[in-house]
Amino acid sequence: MLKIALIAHDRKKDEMVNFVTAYEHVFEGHKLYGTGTTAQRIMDGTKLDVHRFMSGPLGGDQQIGALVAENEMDFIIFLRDPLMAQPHEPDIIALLRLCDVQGIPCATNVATAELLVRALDRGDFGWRELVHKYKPGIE
Ligand SMILES: O=C(CO)COP(=O)(O)O
Repeated sequence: MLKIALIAHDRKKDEMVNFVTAYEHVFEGHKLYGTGTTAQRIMDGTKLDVHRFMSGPLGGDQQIGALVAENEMDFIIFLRDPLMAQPHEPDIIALLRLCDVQGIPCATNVATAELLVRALDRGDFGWRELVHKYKPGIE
């Protein structure tokens, strides 16, 4: 069971809910986290349970970033809106930077997300189980 973060900007939320619905059978085997509004939308639209952090502009990206910094988060789907400025742009950049620091798979569009979720379903994320096995973690 991996830890997966799901984040979507407002104009990408419908796409996120549709995507998670399509792959609900894959996501249900994992522990899900999300920024406040995205997590709520996914819970309203599916049977999945998603741990809700703060909304993105209020610090949710940073809360998820903290788990990435600890090498606790295994996979991130972050459907950013590339055509609209966000008040918390520095938080968004910081989260993506931390994914690169730790080498965490992070999909920022649904085409990449689909490839990675299919890889997850095939068992290609087994190396993350090893990371957790050899690293004392937090719950
Ligand atoms: O702003 C976000 C990510 O940067 C998403 O936050 P919400 O899911 O609360 O809308």
